[in-house]
Amino acid sequence: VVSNAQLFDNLVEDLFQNLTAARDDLTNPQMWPSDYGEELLTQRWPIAHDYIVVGAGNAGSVVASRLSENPNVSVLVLEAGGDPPSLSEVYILSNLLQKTEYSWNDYAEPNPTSCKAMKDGRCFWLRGKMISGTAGINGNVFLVGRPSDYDEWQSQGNPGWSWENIQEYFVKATRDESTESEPKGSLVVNNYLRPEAFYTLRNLLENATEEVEMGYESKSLGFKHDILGTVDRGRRMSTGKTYLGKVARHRKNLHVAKNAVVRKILFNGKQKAAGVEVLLGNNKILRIQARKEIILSAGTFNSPQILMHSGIGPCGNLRKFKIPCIRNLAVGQNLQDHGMMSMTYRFTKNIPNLEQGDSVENTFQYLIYQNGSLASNPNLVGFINSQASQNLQNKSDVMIVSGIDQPTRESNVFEFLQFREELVEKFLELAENQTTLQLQGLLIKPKSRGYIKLKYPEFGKGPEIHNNYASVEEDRQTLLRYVRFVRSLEKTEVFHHFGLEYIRVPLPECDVHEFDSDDYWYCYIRYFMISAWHAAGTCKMGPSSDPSAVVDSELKVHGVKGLRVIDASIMPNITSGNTNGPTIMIAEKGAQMILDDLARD
Ligand SMILES: Cc1cc2nc3c(=O)[nH]c(=O)nc-3n(C[C@H](O)[C@H](O)[C@H](O)COP(=O)(O)OP(=O)(O)OC[C@H]3O[C@@H](n4cnc5c(N)ncnc54)[C@H](O)[C@@H]3O)c2cc1C
Repeated sequence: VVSNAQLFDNLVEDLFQNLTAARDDLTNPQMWPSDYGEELLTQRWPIAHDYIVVGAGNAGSVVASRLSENPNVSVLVLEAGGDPPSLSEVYILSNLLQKTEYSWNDYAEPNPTSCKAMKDGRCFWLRGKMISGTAGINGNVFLVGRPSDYDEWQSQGNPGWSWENIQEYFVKATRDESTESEPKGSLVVNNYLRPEAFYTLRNLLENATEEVEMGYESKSLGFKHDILGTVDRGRRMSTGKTYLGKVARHRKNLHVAKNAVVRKILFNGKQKAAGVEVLLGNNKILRIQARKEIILSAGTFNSPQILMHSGIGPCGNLRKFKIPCIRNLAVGQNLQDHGMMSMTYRFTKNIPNLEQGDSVENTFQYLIYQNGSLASNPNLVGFINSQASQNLQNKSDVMIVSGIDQPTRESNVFEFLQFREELVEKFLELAENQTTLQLQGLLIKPKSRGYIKLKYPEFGKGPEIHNNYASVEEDRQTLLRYVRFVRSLEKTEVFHHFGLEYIRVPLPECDVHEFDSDDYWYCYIRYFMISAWHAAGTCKMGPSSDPSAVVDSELKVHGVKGLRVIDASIMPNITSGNTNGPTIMIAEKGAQMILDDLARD
């Protein structure tokens, strides 16, 4: 007979077990591939696989999953990181992974036109270092871009990349063709769960923009649009999970080595990429052969670095490090990012309710029901055309990511974005413990271009990065129009209703200009235009006649055999919106081209 006291103890025990099981499920190793690293170490030279994929990030996970659908080829994936931690799953908290073992963290050179508000005036570049790559740390926003983005790619000498051609790969990505015995990779996209404050924010911005008669862009753009995310009930759905993890333990021909840092590509003479040199577990260097091809999917900063360390890049820069130059290509040039610029307000009246329960309640909701504030995305994405107040389809030039927040010393947007300490202090003081509204403006089609080059002779310490945001006058003018748009909202009834006051942090260099003059804002742009972390373009796709091209339209590196780059770095021009979705499309198309070549052989 169970006494009442025991009954209660049993209930508590049950609860405890359920919570523990739900927590363990967040980091369940079965979601990820097993580690092939140990086994690689026991193998004798020559170790060989048909395809070597460098990087199990957003693109690499798709490529490896698709290639290994063919049981007749062997695929080896080499990933510098390990499995994602549970923090990566709770995507709303994953920004806490910056500057940990799960991220690559690089700082750009100080730049006269941007990032002056950052520590040491250096733009900060964050990427994921784990299975899933940056898709394990990003905001999960899923956007496709505009048809004209891809038509532009095609018109630059890249047949097969027009909108008409590439759409099928977005469609293919979303088709789950798994059977019970044979899982297949696919993209998982859903609506975000939204907290109460999101609806306040949406109404606020919709009404304010209507008051100033700012046109919305069609139904896929504009503040009325509720974007999709690579999420499922508050859990992250990265390609590392839904393409690679899902299939890896079912396929004998697919192996993934973790904590495996590829340092360079090895060539057979000057013509054929024959293998890679990899540092395994920090102390073992292995050489692994690729019988068919090597696919670089190490991302916009690391793919070009690996190429340069292997002798493919601007010969002048390589010679400086005594690296024999195999091919003189514009590797590392054409660095692009939307960049973003914050403007922050504080609510002084009718302050939105951000009450979200305490952390115990939130954690319980998240673990047991997969809802609540830890499962919800409070940010709103909108697009405007800063040049016109008309409803101009596909003509927006600024993307606005907005959020309502209660800044604290421990957690505030200035700190997260790594602004200088004195600015963080001033921001907190001026916010006066009030709820704030942040409006981050991103340039949809930035004209400025940066570059990276080698800084050290060996892979691992990071490249020399030059962001060059807002170095082109056209970008500065668009940013100024964005500022004017935001300032125009201050006159609306909606902004008055909430008593929204602009938080103006002191900037001695800018404060010599009259506040709100063009000169003041141009100076402000130099301080607050910072990375949006949508890096693209450093291994540009283009014909061999284009001196700035690194890969051809089949993503093969010009002038050598057996080597492709498949990741965000191949974009000739950045797409109009976040880059994760377009990178998945690139990976789907790239994998198909490899399989088509194989079928022809
Ligand atoms: C904080 C943040 C938020 C973002 N939010 C969004 C968003 O909401 N929506 C969106 O669309 N985009 C977003 N992005 C951008 C988007 O995530 C990237 O464009 C996309 O992930 C790029 O994919 P990739 O395959 O090119 O590179 P990655 O996903 O970075 O993959 C590269 C992989 O290669 C591995 N690697 C690197 N070097 C080596 C080596 N030498 N040897 C072995 N492995 C190596 C890395 O560890 C990594 O796993 C965000 C980015 C950041 C940083």
